[in-house]
Amino acid sequence: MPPPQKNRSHVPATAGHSRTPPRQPGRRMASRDAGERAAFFARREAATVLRRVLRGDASRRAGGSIKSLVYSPSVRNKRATFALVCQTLKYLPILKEVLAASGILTSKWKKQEELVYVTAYDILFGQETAVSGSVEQLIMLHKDTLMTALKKICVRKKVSSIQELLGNKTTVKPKPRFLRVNTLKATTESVIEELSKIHMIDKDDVVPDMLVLPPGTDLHNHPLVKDGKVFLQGKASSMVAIALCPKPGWKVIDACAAPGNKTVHLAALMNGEGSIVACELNKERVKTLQHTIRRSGADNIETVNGDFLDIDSNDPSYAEVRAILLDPSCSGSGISTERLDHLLPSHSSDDQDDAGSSARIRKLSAFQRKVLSHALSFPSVERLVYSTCSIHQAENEDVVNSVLPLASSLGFELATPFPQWHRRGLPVFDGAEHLLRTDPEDDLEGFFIALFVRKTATEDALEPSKDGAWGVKRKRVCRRGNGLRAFSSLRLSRMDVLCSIWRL
Ligand SMILES: C[S@@+](CC[C@H](N)C(=O)[O-])C[C@H]1O[C@@H](n2cnc3c(N)ncnc32)[C@H](O)[C@@H]1O
Repeated sequence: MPPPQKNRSHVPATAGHSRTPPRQPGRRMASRDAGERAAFFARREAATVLRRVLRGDASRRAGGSIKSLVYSPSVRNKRATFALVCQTLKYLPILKEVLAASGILTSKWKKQEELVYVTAYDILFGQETAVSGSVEQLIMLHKDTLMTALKKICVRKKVSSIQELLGNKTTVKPKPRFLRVNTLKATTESVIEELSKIHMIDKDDVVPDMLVLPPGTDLHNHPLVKDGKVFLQGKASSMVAIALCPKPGWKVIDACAAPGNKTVHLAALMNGEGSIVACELNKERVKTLQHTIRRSGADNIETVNGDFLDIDSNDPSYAEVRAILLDPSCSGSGISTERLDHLLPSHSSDDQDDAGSSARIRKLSAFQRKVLSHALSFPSVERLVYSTCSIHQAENEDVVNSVLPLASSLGFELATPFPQWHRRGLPVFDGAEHLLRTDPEDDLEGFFIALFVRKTATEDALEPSKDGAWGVKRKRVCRRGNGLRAFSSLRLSRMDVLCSIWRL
C-alpha cells in the first residue's frame, strides 16, 4: 500500500503575523524567519480558541461559535487562526488516534493537548517542519513514529488516502457576505462608494441598510468594520430588530443581548434617541457586548450583567419600557452550518446523542417559555419580538403557542413582521401565519421571529401592511379565526422609510 497522500490543498495560511516570540529565560530562542514566527503564534492562538470550542462542545453549552471566538478582539491573526482551528477540528479524530497509537500524549503534554493537536496537524498535514517551541520539538522528534502510526491506521481501515480517512465532513456552500451599515456612524451611500472601489456590491432588497458582497469577501480587518461603520451581520439576524421597530425616544429592553449585534441595530433604528437596557447573564459575554456597543458609537445603551428573569417588571424604573427584544439562548440549529458545528466532535455520527439533544431542546424550550412569559408581563410594553436561530418547532411555534393565552389576557396579539416574506410559521396553530421563518438553505440562516403587539397601544405604531408595502397602522382590528388582524390605513411606498418616519 502506498503511503497516505498529504492533503496540500488545506495548508493554512499562517504567514503574516508580526509579533516576536517571547524570549525564554536563560536561553535565546533561535532566530527564525518571519513565516516561522507567524506559524508559532498562529498555532498558539488557534490552540486557545480550540480549547474553548472543545470545552463548549463537551458541555454542550454555547461557548461561542468557532467564528465568534476567532473574530473576538483578542485574536490577532484571525485568518490563520481560523484556518488552523477548522483544519485541526477536521483532522481531530485522526490526530487523536495517531497520538494515542504512538503514546506521546503523556500527562505532561496532556496539559497542552489543544496545542499538541494543532501542532501535530500543522506538522503532519500542513507546514511539515517547525523548530521553535517545545510542542513543535516534541512532534518533530516523533514525526516518523506518528507517520508510521498513520499508515497503520490507513491499512487497518483499508483506505489509500487521508481524504478517504477523513470521510465525508460536510462542506459549506459558499454564501454571500452580508453587512449592515451602522447608520449612527455612516450612510449606506458612503459605504457603497467606499466598498465599490474594490468589491462588487449590491443593496439587499428586503432589509434596509444591508449590503451584499460576493462569497468569500473577507472584511474582518477592513477599517469600516473596525470603526463600527458596518457590522458583519447576517440578513435574517438583521430582520429581528426591524421587526420590533422601536420608535426613537422609546425605552427598550434587549433581554438577552450579547454579543450585541441586535442591540446596536436597535440603537441605529432609534436614531440614538431614547434608551436601551441591554441585559446579559454571562459575565464574559457582557465584555463582548460592551465592545460591540463602543464600536457602534451608541451612547444610549445601559448594560446590565444579570438574569433578565430577575428584572422586576413592576419596578418603577421599567414602567416606561415600550418594547422588548427577546432573543434568548437556543439550540442554534438554524445556523449550525454557518457556525461550522459539523466540525465539532459532538456532531460526528458516532458521538451523536439523540436522547441528549432532545433533552437539551426540551430544557431550552422550557427556559424560552419562561423568559417570554416574563417579557409579556412588563406593563407598558407595546411591541415584543421573540426570536431564535433555531429550526425546531419546540423552540419556535410551540413556545409562542404556549404563551398565547397569557399574551391574550394581557392584551397582546400576534402581528405580521415582513408581510411580504413568503416563509411563515409552521401551520401548527391558528395564527401561525403571522410568524416568520427563514430557511438555513434557501435564506442562508434559519431564524424565527414572532411579533406581539399590545392591542390597546397601537394608535401610533408603524406596521407593515399585508402586501409588502410599509405603512402606519391605525387602530382598527377585525376578528379572524381566533386571532386579530390589523389593517393599514396609510401606506408608505418604500421599506426604507420603515423606521425613519418615526424620526420626523
Ligand atoms: C442568542 S444569544 C443573543 C444574541 C444577541 N441578541 C445578538 O444578536 O447579538 C443569547 C444570549 O442570552 C444570554 N442569556 C441566557 N440566559 C439569560 C438570562 N436569563 N438573562 C439574560 N441573558 C441571558 C446568553 O448568555 C447569550 O449571550
